[in-house]
Amino acid sequence: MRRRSVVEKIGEASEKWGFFQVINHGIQLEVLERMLQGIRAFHEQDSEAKKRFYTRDFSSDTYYASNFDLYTSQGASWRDTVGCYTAPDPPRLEDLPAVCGEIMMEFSKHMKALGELLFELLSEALGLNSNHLKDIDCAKSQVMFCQYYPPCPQPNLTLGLSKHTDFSFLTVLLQDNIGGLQVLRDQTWIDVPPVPGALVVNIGDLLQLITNDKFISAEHRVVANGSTEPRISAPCFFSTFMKANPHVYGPIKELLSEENPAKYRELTINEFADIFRSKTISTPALHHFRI
Ligand SMILES: O=C(O)CCC(=O)C(=O)O
Ligand SMILES: [Fe+2]
Repeated sequence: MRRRSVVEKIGEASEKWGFFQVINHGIQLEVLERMLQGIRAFHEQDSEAKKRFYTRDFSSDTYYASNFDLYTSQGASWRDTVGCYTAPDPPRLEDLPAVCGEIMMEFSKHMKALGELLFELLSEALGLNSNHLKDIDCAKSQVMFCQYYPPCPQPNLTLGLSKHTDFSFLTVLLQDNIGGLQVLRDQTWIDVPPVPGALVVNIGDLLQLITNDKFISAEHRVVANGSTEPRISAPCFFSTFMKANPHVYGPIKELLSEENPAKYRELTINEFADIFRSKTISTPALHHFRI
């Protein structure tokens, strides 16, 4: 497909859905499969091997925990996460789990390259210079979650992951073939079906904010997994997440006009992280910054 038509397609999807899937990303299927197997191998080890990584401090370089809002939300999501910050300062191999550290590092490099390309295409879709979003550091920071949704005996009583929007500029997600991811559109939950080899991309709150609502950060969730197999996924968030970051962002000036004035005030990523920390995953954050 010519670059111009790719730009048009992802621009349209980012405005309408805030979600799209990428198939021709150039990453070998074998790498994606090794990543899914590595995540499963980590979570299926004895607790003894995993406990070294356990922390509820989500600003630490690596962490292993259940829900970040475990003590504030009404119900726990049915998943565990081992995660790490992978850019701008990649972790050292020895600080990652032995069973999946190498593939986590390899996979995160692919995600970084793909993220940079996506930010170029999204800049073009906004009518900006290709490097605009990269130049304001949207692609600079990356945090990766390696998630395990165990089979659930009563899936109708819980959720794999409660509804939320992502606290990122952009998220690139690898999911296995179990299914369960859904996106909300016009009050209806729509399945995001697993497509072998495809990566799911979704717009996060920060990109909605800087594009002044041109691109939308859609609500999504994961229904609990009633299968006998676990569900594995790996979202890579282009975001500094809970790490301290005084960078200021607001609606991009080039996108504003008399007819389209700024809908959000400028904010630091620290302010955004503070709001995020104080809420449950399902409570929206963007409205705090609306003018
Ligand atoms: O596991 C998935 O498919 C989605 C995960 C997700 O939305 C998240 O961690 O923010
Ligand atoms: Fe998400």
